[in-house]
Amino acid sequence: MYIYVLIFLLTFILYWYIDRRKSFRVLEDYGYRVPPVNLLFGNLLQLVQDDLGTMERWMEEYGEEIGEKGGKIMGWYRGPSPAIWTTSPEFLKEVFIKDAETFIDRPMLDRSDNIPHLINMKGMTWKRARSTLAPTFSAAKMKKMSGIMGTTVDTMIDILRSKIEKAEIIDFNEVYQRLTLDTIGQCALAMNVNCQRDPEDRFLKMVRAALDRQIDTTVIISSCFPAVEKIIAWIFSRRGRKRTNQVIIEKCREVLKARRANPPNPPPVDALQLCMDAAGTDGKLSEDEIVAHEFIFILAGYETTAAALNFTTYLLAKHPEIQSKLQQEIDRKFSKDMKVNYDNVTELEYLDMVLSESMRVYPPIPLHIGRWASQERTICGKTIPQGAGVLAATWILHHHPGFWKDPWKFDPERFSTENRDKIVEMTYMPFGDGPRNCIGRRFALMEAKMALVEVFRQFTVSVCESTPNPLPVRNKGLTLAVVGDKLHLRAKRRD
Ligand code: HEM
Repeated sequence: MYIYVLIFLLTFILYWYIDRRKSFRVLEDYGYRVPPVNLLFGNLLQLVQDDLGTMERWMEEYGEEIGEKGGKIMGWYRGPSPAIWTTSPEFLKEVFIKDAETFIDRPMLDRSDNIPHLINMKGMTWKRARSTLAPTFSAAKMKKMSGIMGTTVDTMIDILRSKIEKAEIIDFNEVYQRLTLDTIGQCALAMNVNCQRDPEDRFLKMVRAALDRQIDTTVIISSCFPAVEKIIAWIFSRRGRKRTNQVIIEKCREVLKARRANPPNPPPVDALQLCMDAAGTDGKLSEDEIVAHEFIFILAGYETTAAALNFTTYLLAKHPEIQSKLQQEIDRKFSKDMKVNYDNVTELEYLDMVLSESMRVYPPIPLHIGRWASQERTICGKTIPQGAGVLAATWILHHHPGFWKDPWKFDPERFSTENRDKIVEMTYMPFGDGPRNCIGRRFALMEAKMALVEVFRQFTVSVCESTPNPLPVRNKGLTLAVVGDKLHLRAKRRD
């Protein structure tokens, strides 16, 4: 009996070994240079330890020149799945824009995640949901939502004032995370989150836990052993990240049910109501879909916007001359009691330049912007195998000396009206690109601009003894973060 079990096991291991070795030949067969792989993890383990640094080193060592505009391309394996990183603008344009039909889906980190939201959705299902939801983020809707944002920004300013009165050094990382969760909580869920004032807020803790775990052990195991990903998903369905996600989803469902049971009159202008309106009565969006979209708006919209605010404030603190120029623009536009809103913030040209440049130096999503090849395609003479993920190496792209002169210099002038046209297309993509770019871009820009206007209208921010120099950063889950999750700066009132 034992002998049969042993033979079965050995045959299984042999079969697995041969199959795995075959998977690891795909990219080489298509002519890509790939770092040495580990039989179990492919190249994933090195990346989990330090993805930004590893990506830079690998691109230097294994990247090959491609296209006429500059940029490189290389292969790597996420578990046994082939993936391609590139900094070639022509290549990226073909994948993200020109041939977007072939590259309509994302190469998902967790393929067993079956929550039906925009980031996960595939093919026609995604197209349908995206076109239903797009009007929720139109300029007209943003104007209406800017009232909610004004209130959350006012709360942040009150908190900052009281910290300044106590001569506290301010952790802007904390301040901005609380602001953005409060805002998205109110705009997406009509929830009075109160996490700006309540340090023990449960919702903040839950969302933080969910985001900290987006790339957890289950994602790594499932990526490395796709054959058992469904079993792993089932085993962990009530634990860790899946459990935290489920709690947030249930919270979203409760809010939707309450809104349906007691529809407010007049209906509020928040993303929940807009999704419900968009869903209509003809079932364009099911209840599960509305809930899933609310969930993803919270996860996608909270830490990313906080990161953009964090890094912009840091850069302005480090560059007092740029901060002062921004304050002059704000002072010219805003009289003492004038409120910020969608229209007046969008008119601030220098603010837009500052924020754009800050997201170039510190892109809030530095790595995971990609598409999945539904068919084999040849671009710039290089063939992408069917089933491979193609990712923009955003971190390298944004600091590429061939595309950006003196790339580590914070220079908002790169985005002035005269200079903007000189930027090589597809070398700047903080919000991704093409039909599947960030749907919340307008929302995020409005929120970030409203917050920055109020902060720099009221205060002058500077670095202090506990501000790290240089600023150590890491890719935390999917978002760029300051190592240690603290950004200590000093602020003083301007009046
Ligand atoms: C500064 C803040 C933000 C940054 C830097 C950012 C960045 C991104 C990026 C890079 C993508 C992938 C795009 C692609 O694959 O081409 C994305 C997708 C997405 N973002 Fe954002 N985002 C931000 C804020 C927001 C906000 C506030 C929301 C919601 C209210 C949001 C919701 C989404 C959704 C739903 C997707 C998936 C879109 C789709 O597949 O159709 N994001 N975002």
